[in-house]
Amino acid sequence: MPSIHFPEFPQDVPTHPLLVVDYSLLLARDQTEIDRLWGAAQALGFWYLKNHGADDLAEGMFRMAAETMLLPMEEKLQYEQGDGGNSFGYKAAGANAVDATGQPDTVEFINIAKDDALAWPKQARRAYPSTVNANMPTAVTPFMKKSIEINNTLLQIFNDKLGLPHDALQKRHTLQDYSGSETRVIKNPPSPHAPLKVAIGAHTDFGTLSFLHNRLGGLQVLVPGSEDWQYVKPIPGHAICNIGDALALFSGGILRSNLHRVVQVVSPPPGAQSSFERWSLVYFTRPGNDVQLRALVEDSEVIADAVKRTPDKNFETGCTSLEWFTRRIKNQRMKNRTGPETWMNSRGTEHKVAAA
Ligand SMILES: O=C(O)CCC(=O)C(=O)O
Ligand SMILES: [Fe+2]
Repeated sequence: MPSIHFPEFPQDVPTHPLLVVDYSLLLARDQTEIDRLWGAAQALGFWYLKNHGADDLAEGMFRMAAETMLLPMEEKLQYEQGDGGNSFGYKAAGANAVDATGQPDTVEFINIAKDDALAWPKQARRAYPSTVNANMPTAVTPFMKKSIEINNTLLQIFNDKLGLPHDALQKRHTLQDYSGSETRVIKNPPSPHAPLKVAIGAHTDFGTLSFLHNRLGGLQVLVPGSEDWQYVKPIPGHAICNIGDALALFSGGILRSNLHRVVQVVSPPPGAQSSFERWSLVYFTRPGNDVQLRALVEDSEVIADAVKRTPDKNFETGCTSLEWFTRRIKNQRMKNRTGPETWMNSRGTEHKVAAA
C-alpha cells in the first residue's frame, strides 16, 4: 500500500462501536466468546475480529494491488469483469452505480476467484493481470487460504448455534465446488474538497461471510432502527467481519445481513483522512454456485421457528447462489442501466427504498 502513515480517524465524527471478538478464544471454543459473536451476528451482523493472524498476509495483498492499479488502464481493461454479471476480474471506477439515480461509483477494484487461487498455476475461471499472476503463489493464495480457514471457523460456530446437522453449512461451501467466493482489493482516490461522496453505494453483501481489512475510515452501517449512516472506525489489527445475504437466508433471518456503504470521511474542516487514497481488502465466502438460497427449515427447528415468527419475510428466493449473485452484479453495472428499476434489481435482502 503506497501510504503508510495515515492521519487518525477524526475525533469529532461519531462512530458506531462494533463488538470486538477474539478469534483465539473462538478457536479454543470459549463459550462466552461464542455467545458474544452470536449476539453480534444477530443484532447488526458486523463485528471486529482480533487475533486472527492475517495482518501480514493482508499487507501482501495491498502490495499486489498497488502494483496492479499502477498498470496502464489499457492493460487493466483487458481483464474487466464485463457486463454479464461476472464478478471476477478488474472493475474500473465509474462502472457501477451507487444509487437509484445512477450516480457512478468512484472505486476501482480487482477481484480474484477462490477457484483460481486454489487451482494455481492452472486457470479455473479466468485470466488476471500480470501483477496478480506474479503474486498468486506468494501473496494471493496464502491470504485466501487463511481467510477461508477463519471464515470456516465462524461458519462451524454458526452451524452449531443454528441447530443444524454437523456439516450443513460446510457442505454448501466446499473448496472444490465452483462458487462466487473471491478476494477483492479496492482503491478509492482522495477527494478532499468534495462534499460527501459515495464511493460504494448502500448494499448488503451477496454471499455468506465477509472478512474485511481497511485502514482509513469510510465504511458506514445503517444501524437497525435508525435512519442515519454511522461510521465504523478502523482499528489496527482488527478485521471487520459481516454476514451476507446467503447466511441471512439460510438462517431464516436469525443472522443479519446489514446495509453498509463506503463514503469519504468528511468532518469540517475537511477530514484529514479524505486527502489520502483509501485501500481496503475483503475475502468473501459465498455458497457453491448450485446451492439453493433458502431458509434451511427442514434441517433445524430453530430456523423453522424463526421463519414461522416472521411470516412477512420471504426466505424462498427460488434461485441458486450463482443466479442471486449474477443478478445483483449485473444490475449494478452502469452499462446495463435503463433507469431506477435497474438499481432495484440489484438489491439484496435488507433493501428499503429509503436507504438507497
Ligand atoms: O471498503 C470497505 O470498507 C467495504 C467494502 C465493501 O463493503 C464491499 O466491497 O462489499
Ligand atoms: Fe460490502
